[in-house]
Amino acid sequence: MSSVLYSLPATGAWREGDPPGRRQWIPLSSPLPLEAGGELPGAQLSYETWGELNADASNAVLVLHALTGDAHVAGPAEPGHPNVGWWDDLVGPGRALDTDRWFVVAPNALGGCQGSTGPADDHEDGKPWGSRFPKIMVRDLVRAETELADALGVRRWAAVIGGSLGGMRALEWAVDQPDRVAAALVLCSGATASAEQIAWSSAQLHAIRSDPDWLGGDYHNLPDGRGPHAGLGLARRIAHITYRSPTELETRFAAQHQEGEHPWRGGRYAVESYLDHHAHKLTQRFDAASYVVLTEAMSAYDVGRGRGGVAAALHRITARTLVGGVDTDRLFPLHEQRTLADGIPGDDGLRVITSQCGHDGFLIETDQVGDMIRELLA
Ligand SMILES: CC(=O)SCCNC(=O)CCNC(=O)[C@H](O)C(C)(C)COP(=O)(O)OP(=O)(O)OC[C@H]1O[C@@H](n2cnc3c(N)ncnc32)[C@H](O)[C@@H]1OP(=O)(O)O
Ligand SMILES: N[C@@H](CCO)C(=O)O
Repeated sequence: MSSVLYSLPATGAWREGDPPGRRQWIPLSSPLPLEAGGELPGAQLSYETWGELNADASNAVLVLHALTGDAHVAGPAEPGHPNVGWWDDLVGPGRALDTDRWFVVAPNALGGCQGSTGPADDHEDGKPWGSRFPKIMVRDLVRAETELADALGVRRWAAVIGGSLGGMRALEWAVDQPDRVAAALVLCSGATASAEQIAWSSAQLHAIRSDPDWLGGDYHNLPDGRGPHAGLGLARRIAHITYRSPTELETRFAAQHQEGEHPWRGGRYAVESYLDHHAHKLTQRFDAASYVVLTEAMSAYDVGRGRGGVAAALHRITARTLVGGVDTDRLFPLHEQRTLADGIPGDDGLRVITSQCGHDGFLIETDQVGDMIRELLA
């Protein structure tokens, strides 16, 4: 098989009427003012929690997901959650985020597609936001999460933890609201988006927008499960290469042919088949317009914007902060975490994850991430 078939539905977004799973919701301020100008009316944030908030609300830990993650950090696959939690090994009794002690909170990012308001959701006129969804920035995601903290009665997080897009949000929390963050773990992120990251993202955005079913972002009500699946799949292929290391790809796949196929006769290399698989899986669980909105937010990220630059921004941090990077991350290379750790007041917080898995190492090397979390919360 040399082609990949995409199946229904037109968007991988969670929709009203789908099983809620463990999700809960809060309404956000309406309208929610946005950093880039404009506002978002009628929005809500979905989230999940584990453990119990203690009497003085001092045991709450905020966990923030990466680009295509969601609030389902832990727990089984079930109706409403097609996958097991993305850090399932780390959350639960006796685990690094020990739920006998900590109250763990995980929101789905604003603009996402798993319960928080995003382009696939209906606007006040009953039609999907689509292309009308406003430009949102990482700081807007954190503004929404601040409302979640207020709603839950959490004045100060015992820790804020996240990787990649989640790391940008953890950093923003620590810089913007130092009095509300006791400790932070920033994984596989940087102080600003790099040219390399923007370039890879740009190619992905072109892939999505070149799909004839993108329709300027207004595809959500197309019939027969149509949608920009091919474009989103191509974006995921590009992204997934950047999420892994050349050594890992070589070790796992080299130039092997996919079993039963021959590249000279219309078949695929094994690594092509692997990318096809990840592309297909993403189209089943993610909305292309959310992918665009959140990717653009990452490309616009600059912790120093409006704060006198990166150095001045990092100096605001009072939280005990660890900065984790993966030694083979080619998308957010280790020197970016070195810069962050050097700029954050306090002892050297750089911690290195050893892994062949590149940027995705923070999702895969859960033993090493667990050690960092234990150190942070000790
Ligand atoms: C686990 C989830 O998907 S959670 C859902 C929420 N998602 C997120 O939070 C996003 C973060 N998660 C991710 O990006 C990814 O899922 C990761 C990083 C965790 C995956 O990393 P890994 O565990 O190393 O998986 P890996 O990249 O090796 O891929 C394994 C898959 O490739 C498939 N595969 C491997 N080789 C091939 C091949 N030659 N051809 C086709 N498929 C292949 C495997 O069968 C496996 O399929 P499955 O995941 O459907 O069981
Ligand atoms: N593979 C992860 C990492 C992105 O930084 C994701 O899809 O969210």
